[in-house]
Amino acid sequence: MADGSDKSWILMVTAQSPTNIAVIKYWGKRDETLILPINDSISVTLDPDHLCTTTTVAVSPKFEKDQMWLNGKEISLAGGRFQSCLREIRSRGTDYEDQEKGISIKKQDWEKLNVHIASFNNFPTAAGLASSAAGFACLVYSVAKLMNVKEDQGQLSAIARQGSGSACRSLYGGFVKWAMGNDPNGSDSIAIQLATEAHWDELVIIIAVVSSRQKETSSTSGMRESVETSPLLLHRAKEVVPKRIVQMEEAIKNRDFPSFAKLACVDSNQFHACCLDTSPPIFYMNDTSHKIISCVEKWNRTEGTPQVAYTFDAGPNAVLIAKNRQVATLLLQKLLFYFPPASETDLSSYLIGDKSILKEAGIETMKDVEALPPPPEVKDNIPSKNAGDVSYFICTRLGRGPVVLSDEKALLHPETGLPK
Ligand SMILES: Nc1ncnc2c1ncn2[C@@H]1O[C@H](COP(=O)(O)OP(=O)(O)OP(=O)(O)O)[C@@H](O)[C@H]1O
Ligand SMILES: C[C@@](O)(CCOP(=O)(O)OP(=O)(O)O)CC(=O)O
Repeated sequence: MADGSDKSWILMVTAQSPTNIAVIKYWGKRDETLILPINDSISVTLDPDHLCTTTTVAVSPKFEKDQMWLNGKEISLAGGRFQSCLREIRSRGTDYEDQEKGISIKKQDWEKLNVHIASFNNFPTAAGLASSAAGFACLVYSVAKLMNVKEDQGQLSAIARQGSGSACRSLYGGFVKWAMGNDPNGSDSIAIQLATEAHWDELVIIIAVVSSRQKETSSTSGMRESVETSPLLLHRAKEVVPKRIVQMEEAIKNRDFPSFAKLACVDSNQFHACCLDTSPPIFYMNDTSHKIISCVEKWNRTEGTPQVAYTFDAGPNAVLIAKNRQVATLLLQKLLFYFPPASETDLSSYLIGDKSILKEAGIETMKDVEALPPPPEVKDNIPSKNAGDVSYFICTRLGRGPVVLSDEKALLHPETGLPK
C-alpha cells in the first residue's frame, strides 16, 4: 500500500456542493433500492455561496473503521444509502501515487482503506432545504476525487442518486435534468446539464423558510405511499410529465420566463395534488404556503404575464423565482408587507444570503418595513399582516456545481484525521 512501513500518512480532499430545487418534480420510484424514478425531473442548482455542503474525506492506514461526522456530531454510516455510495465509489478507485509523501495506493487497496468523513451544511439540516441532495452529492464527489475515480460527472450522478434521488441533480450547476432511464440496473438514470448558470443569470431566487411545528412525512416514505395509492400520480408520470419536460427544456433554452413560470407553478401544484390524492393524504404545504401562492398568483394575473414562479418541495417552504432583479425587489417588498418579522426578530437575520437586495428595495430599518404600502393589486381588499409566519428569507440565485476546495478549508485535522 504505502511505501515502507510508515502508516502515519493521511490523504484528504475537501469539496463543496450546492443544493437544488426541482421545477419539474421527482415524486415516485420504480425501484426503491437503486432509487430509480417513475419520471424525468428538472431542477435549478442554487448558489453554493448561500446554501451548500462542505465535506472533507480522508483515508489512512491508521484509521480503524469508516466514520462520519455531520455538523460536528458523529453519525452512523450503517444505512444502506451510505453503504451503496461508498461501495460504488470504492470499486471505481484507480491507482494513486504521491512520491514526495511516499504514498502509493493500488486500485484494489481502496476497498481496504477506511475513510473518515466530516460534513457541514451551512443551512439547517432536514428542514426541507434539500440537505440530503447537497450532502450526498458532496459525499460522492469528494470520495471520488480522493480515490482518483476517472468516471465522468454523469456516472458520479448515478452513484449520488443511490444516496438520495434528488442528489444526482446537484452534480451540475445551472439547469439540470435527471433522465429516468430504462435500464433495470440504473446505468442510464443520470443527471444531464441542460444549461449553465450563466445561460440565464437574470433570475433571482427568494426562499421563504416557513415556520412549521409539525414533523412532515419524509420524501422517501411520502412518495412510496403515493406510488401505492394515488391514481393521479400514475397519470402524472405517464401522461403529464413527459410533455412538460419537453416544454420546460424549450423554455429554458429560449429563456422564456412566462412558459418557465407557468410550468413550474402547475407542476408544483400537481405534485401537492398527488400528495392529497395519496391515502391517507399527505399535507406538506400550510396556510402560509397558500397565502404566498395567492400573493404571487394575484400579482402575476394583474401584470398580465408571470413575474414570479413558485415551487414547493415536501414541506411548507416557498421557493420563488423572480424574472429579474427589479421584479425581485418588488417581490421582497410585497413579502415583507404580508410577512413582517416577529417583533423580536432583527432585520439583518430576517433576510440572509444576498442581503444587498434589501437596500435595493429601499429597506434598511424596521421603520421602512412598517412603512411599506399594501401591494396595488390588493388595494380594495387589504389582507391582514402575518408577522412571525415566516422564520426568515434567503435571497440567492442560480449557481455552480461541486468544486474541490483548498486544504485550508478542511474539516478534518491533517495529523489526526479527526474533526477540527
Ligand atoms: N452533509 C451531509 N452529508 C451526508 N448526508 C447528509 C448531509 N446532510 C444531510 N444528509 C442526510 O440527509 C438526511 C436529511 O434528509 P431529509 O430528506 O430528511 O431532509 P432534507 O434533505 O434537508 O429535506 P427535504 O428532503 O425535505 O428537502 C440526514 O439525516 C442525512 O442522512
Ligand atoms: C419533493 C422532491 O424534493 C422530492 C425529493 O425526494 P428525495 O430525493 O429527498 O427522495 P429520496 O430519493 O427518497 O431520497 C422533488 C424533487 O426534488 O424533485
